[in-house]
Amino acid sequence: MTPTDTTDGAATRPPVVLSIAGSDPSGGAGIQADLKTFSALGAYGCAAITALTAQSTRGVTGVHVVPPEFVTAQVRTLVDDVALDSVKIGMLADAAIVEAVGELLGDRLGAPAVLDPVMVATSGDRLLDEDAVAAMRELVPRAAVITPNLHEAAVLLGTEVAADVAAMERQACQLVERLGARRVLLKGGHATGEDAVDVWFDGDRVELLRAPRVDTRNTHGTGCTLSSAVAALFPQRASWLEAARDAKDYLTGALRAADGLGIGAGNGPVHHFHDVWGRA
Ligand SMILES: Nc1ncnc2c1ncn2[C@@H]1O[C@H](COP(=O)(O)OP(=O)(O)OP(=O)(O)O)[C@@H](O)[C@H]1O
Ligand SMILES: Cc1ncc(CO)c(N)n1
Repeated sequence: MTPTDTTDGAATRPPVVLSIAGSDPSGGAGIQADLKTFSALGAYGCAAITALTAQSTRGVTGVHVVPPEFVTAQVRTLVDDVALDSVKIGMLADAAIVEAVGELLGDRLGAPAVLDPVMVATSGDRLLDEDAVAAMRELVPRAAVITPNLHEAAVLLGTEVAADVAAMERQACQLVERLGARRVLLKGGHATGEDAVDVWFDGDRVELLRAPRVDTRNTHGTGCTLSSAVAALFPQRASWLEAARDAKDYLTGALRAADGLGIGAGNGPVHHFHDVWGRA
């Protein structure tokens, strides 16, 4: 599998994709992972930063949040000049930024958004204030796709974490029916089992996206990578489901490519380059 072929890469305008997310200096997650993913998948990446984290593969030691009006200013200045093809939304840090991004989605962006409702890092550190969950529920219907992990889906629904794929399917449906999500890619990375199974529901059909579980602790940035890959691929594919399938394939390759990389002493990062296609 390869990204969309172009006969003359230099002369063809690539899809322009914006990430609205936090910075991870370790390069495994956040804006840094998003931009690497966009480039590897043939998109042109833009980025508006919501928060700086002091973070490594071992965890998060600090968060410095950008004022919400400056998040808005970054995005407005960009979209007044550059036409976007899609948007990925990651760490939003607090309720005021969630609300500011909701307003931007309402009328300013002119492109569909993939919302990764980031709440907690791989290391267990909080990346969204607890009192921002209600605002996040309001943001859900404004995104074209949401990509919660098992914990985020349970928090959004106010229920238990899904214990098996059947429960994931039920929760994906509830996210559409109760919270008004338009499409859901519910990630099963934190489940157990031979395969890493994600559940897709678009209000019409349930599909299981399945890949062999990679035996690794280098899972830092898997969620950021998957949502960014969906945003980068949607303009290059015939449907959201096709973009999601190929994004999962890319992510699995990036996980395999991280094997033996030796970056950091904690949960190491996934690795991005064009060649990870086909490794899944
Ligand atoms: N060990 C693994 N092997 C294969 N795929 C995995 C593995 N761990 C996670 N995934 C996949 O990675 C993607 C991200 O899932 P996950 O549930 O880990 O998201 P997340 O918790 O948001 O990620 P992050 O840890 O970056 O915050 C999903 O497609 C999931 O199936
Ligand atoms: C900045 C940032 N965004 C998202 C995640 C989720 O993994 C993270 N660890 N850091």
